[in-house]
Amino acid sequence: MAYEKELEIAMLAVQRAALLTKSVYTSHTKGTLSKSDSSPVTIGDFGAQGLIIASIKHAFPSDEVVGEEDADDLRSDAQLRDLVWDLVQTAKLDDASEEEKIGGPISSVEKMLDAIDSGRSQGGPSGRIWALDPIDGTKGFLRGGQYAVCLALLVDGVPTVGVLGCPNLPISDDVVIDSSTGAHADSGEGKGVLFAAVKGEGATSRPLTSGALAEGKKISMKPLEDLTQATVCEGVEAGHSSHGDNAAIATKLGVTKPSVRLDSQAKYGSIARGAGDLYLRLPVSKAYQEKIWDHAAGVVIVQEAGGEVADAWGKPLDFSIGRTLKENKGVVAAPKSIFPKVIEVVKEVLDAKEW
Ligand SMILES: Nc1ncnc2c1ncn2[C@@H]1O[C@H](COP(=O)(O)OS(=O)(=O)O)[C@@H](OP(=O)(O)O)[C@H]1O
Ligand SMILES: [Mg+2]
Ligand SMILES: [Mg+2]
Ligand SMILES: [Mg+2]
Repeated sequence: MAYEKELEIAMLAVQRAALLTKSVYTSHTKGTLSKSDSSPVTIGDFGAQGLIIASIKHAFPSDEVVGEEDADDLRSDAQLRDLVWDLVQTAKLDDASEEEKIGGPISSVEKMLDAIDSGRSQGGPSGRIWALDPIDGTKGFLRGGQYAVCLALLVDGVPTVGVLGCPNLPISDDVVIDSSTGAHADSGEGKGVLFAAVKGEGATSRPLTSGALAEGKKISMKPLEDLTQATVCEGVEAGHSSHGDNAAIATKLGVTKPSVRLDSQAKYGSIARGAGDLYLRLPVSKAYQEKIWDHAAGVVIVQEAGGEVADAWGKPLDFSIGRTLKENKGVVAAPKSIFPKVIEVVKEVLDAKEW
């Protein structure tokens, strides 16, 4: 299989970082700060970024990383830095040989800060660049809702390996989501799922563990013949996508069920395994540029599960021009068979819109 080592390292790295995030969720201190764009960041985001970049640099020293966070706040706040350092030292896979594959523990605070700061790549069209979102859906994480640890390898600007760790999604791929509440039925199998895909090799899901990787199962999008029965997934935050436009599109498509609101790239994972059908992320403003780390992993997973992803105008997402998708506006994901119909309707709604 192509990119076998990259996939294994990415899955182990995400699994270890997911352990760290779970320990933050159950602890008293989340160390939440407000960033310059007034979005939240926690000690979990910093710690998970440090651990994942250390894993990548151990296995693939010359690869670059575009990571959401940097260590500036930790370098200027010793108390915050120590909280992150405590977390990073305790998050370990319980299988020693797997822990070894991702480099074992980080050996000093300085190395941790340097690892976090190694996510400053500007991205670009050539070579191997990882896109990392250590906690996607930080607002969901703080609410106890959905969030995802997201890692993708871009090869010459194309998402090629994608891994999503979703600690709060049910393990079962057959789980039913209640559209009106967004709640997942309890399948009895528990929570925590790891989605993964390699371009050209299909997509899988498996239980998120604290040690060796569980066995993966192939996943695919639900065959959807009747759009009236479709389930639309969208974000929770009205500031991140236009709920009004999403609803207008669903109505025009004849969708009858209420949409399901989930934070993070859990939306991509959910539609990839047939627990939903469409993902709509209509822009709220003309100015916002989507970040590559918010989409790269989810895109390859949906594509490999039989779906198509583009922006709201039907234009392919261009991951090759830097840290943002500046040539795109919004995101739409759907099964291939109905994708053209969905884009046609999205364009009608956008054309009628006054900004
Ligand atoms: N204005 C605007 N428009 C679109 N997207 C934005 C915007 N502002 C922030 N962000 C990014 O949204 C990321 C979270 O996306 P979600 O899908 O989880 O949003 S939602 O909370 O479910 O609505 C979130 O990722 P994290 O910061 O990793 O949580 C941000 O990168
Ligand atoms: Mg953020
Ligand atoms: Mg994000
Ligand atoms: Mg994030």
